[in-house]
Amino acid sequence: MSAQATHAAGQRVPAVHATGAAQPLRTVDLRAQHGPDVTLTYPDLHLPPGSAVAITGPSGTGKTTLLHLLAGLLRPSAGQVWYGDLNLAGAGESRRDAFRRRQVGYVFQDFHLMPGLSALENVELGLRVAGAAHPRETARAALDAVDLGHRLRHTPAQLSTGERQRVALARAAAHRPALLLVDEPTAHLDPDRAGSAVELLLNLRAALNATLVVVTHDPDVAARLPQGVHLGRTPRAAPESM
Ligand SMILES: Nc1ncnc2c1ncn2[C@@H]1O[C@H](COP(=O)(O)OP(=O)(O)OP(=O)(O)O)[C@@H](O)[C@H]1O
Repeated sequence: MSAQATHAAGQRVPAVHATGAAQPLRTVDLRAQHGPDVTLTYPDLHLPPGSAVAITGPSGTGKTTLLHLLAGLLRPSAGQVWYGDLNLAGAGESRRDAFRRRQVGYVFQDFHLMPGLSALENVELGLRVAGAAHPRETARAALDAVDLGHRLRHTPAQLSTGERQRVALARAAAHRPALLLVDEPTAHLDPDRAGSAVELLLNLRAALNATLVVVTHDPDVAARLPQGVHLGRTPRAAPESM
């Protein structure tokens, strides 16, 4: 797949704390097991810091599971996930927790916002979990960066779908993660809003110099990212240019 987008780096993503130099993300012979019947196997990935890749493939081929593996939310049944010299598959729970809190920004397909909290409180909560020094101010700046400075006090139910997604993105990006993992960013959006959502993702990735991994069914989204990995039913297709 080819990249057509050139990205202007957004300047407004706030600094939280230094997390060290970004590291490459690699997988080796990765497999995941869901119960006795589902074994998912993956092509090896090698994502240098700042790279951006679309994960595509038919339903059920393991795209969301791959994001969970890369985030350290799920342990593989075999193989390794390396972030620099940290092997997530072999790391203890506290090390994986620290990795997730500091290095990972994850945007769930259904956003997973707390319904009783305002936009500001949702982002602030994420920053508190990440151990940020000035969570209120940083959350405000992160919401400004996604053009939601005028919706700080709204709860998720009072926001449009696109706005909810931008709150989720602000929450994922506010602590300046090295990895931005995004599940189906355009699933709930019309084509115009889908284009804006991808633009925002690319701008955030450039501003953070983060590695961006996007799971998508949408060929237009995949075409906007510089690299692509297509997951097929067995045998798996080899990744392009990796
Ligand atoms: N927690 C789980 N328990 C049991 N099976 C699971 C679990 N999570 C996923 N699976 C199964 O693993 C396979 C891959 O699921 P996954 O959600 O990763 O695929 P996907 O490619 O993201 O699918 P979709 O495009 O439909 O979202 C599916 O067969 C799914 O039913």
